[in-house]
Amino acid sequence: MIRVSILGASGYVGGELMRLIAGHPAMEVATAFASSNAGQRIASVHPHLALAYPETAFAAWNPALLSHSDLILAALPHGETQRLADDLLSPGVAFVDLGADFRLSSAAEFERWYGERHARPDLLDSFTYGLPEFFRDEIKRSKRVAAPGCYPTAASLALRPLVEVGAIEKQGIVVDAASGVSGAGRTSNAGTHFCTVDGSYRAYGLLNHRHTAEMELTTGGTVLFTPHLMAASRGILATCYARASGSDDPLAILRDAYAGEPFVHVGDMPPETKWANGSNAAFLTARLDERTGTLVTLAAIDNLGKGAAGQMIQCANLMLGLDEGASLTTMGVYP
Ligand SMILES: NC(=O)C1=CN([C@@H]2O[C@H](COP(=O)(O)OP(=O)(O)OC[C@H]3O[C@@H](n4cnc5c(N)ncnc54)[C@H](OP(=O)(O)O)[C@@H]3O)[C@@H](O)[C@H]2O)C=CC1
Ligand SMILES: CC(=O)N[C@@H](CCC(=O)OP(=O)(O)O)C(=O)O
Repeated sequence: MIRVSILGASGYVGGELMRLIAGHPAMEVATAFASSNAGQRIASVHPHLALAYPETAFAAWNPALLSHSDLILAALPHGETQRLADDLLSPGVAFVDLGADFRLSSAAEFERWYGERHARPDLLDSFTYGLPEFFRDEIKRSKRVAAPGCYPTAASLALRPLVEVGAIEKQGIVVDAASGVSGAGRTSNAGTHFCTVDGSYRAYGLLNHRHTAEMELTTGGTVLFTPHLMAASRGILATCYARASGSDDPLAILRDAYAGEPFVHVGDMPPETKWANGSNAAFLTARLDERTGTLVTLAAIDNLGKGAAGQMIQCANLMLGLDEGASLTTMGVYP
């Protein structure tokens, strides 16, 4: 069995990682690290995992415990993996990071969007961007993967094939995306309080949300991104608009691009977030509006699935030469 250490195991992504690993035929949890929850029983923080982890407790950070690992998965707040890099990046041990620390191509880009200096620019080049649909071969060859989070995954899946064939103009792409509240993590604040979110719908991060950088990276263009918070626990729906370059049928382009992809479904119907909940699936559609010369392309994913833990496991499966879909499902829990 592949022994997996998880950093940030007490968070929402950490819980989803532990759920997926409990059902994985070739992986088991070696150490589940937490911060304020260190010492607590896993089942007390993640009661839905009580049958899978009845006795184990979260460990406090101790790099010596990593010596029991074949794979390290980090789901920590941004900035933490840079700080811990020397302990986390031992040669020979596969490492998948979900924070943004190693996703961008340069320290300058990181500083621009995250407003802080990058502590380990020397390591940026050693990471592969963990979106298997576009970088599968590189991920297979890599020991270090920086997996994209929820908004960039949804937008990139919807847009990149259309950019690649020249069906849309790269400049001035618009992405409107809505996220379930779990996208903000487990620690609640006034902005994610039930009374704030319930029955409401709001935009945030106007003009400067940090995920813009990754959308520009994967499309090679300029992107105006506006995230929204929807009153649901899970899910991301990205609705993306771009000027059409010609009269190509975007649905045919997406179908062609994702033919054979195990986790991407391209269909006629406008996708709903609920279709993807609990799964690693992405549901896409697209239209050309000849009247306005605009192409609209949509993707729905589970922010904790294909947008986080599912993506990390898919990458780890590839890195370790396992079945890419091991422990992952293509079917959402519905309704
Ligand atoms: N939620 C989502 O949908 C997505 C999240 N992400 C990214 O994944 C990461 C984790 O997100 P999420 O699970 O939602 O966050 P949570 O807030 O739910 O969990 C954060 C985790 O990190 C631990 N932690 C907090 N501070 C520290 C620290 N200083 N050192 C070590 N551990 C620490 C927490 O431990 P404890 O609780 O014990 O204090 C907890 O286990 C973030 O970078 C987030 O941006 C990416 C894609 C989607
Ligand atoms: C609803 C909500 O607050 N979502 C978070 C996105 C979380 C995430 O995916 O973060 P990374 O991909 O950067 O790790 C946000 O907008 O910041």
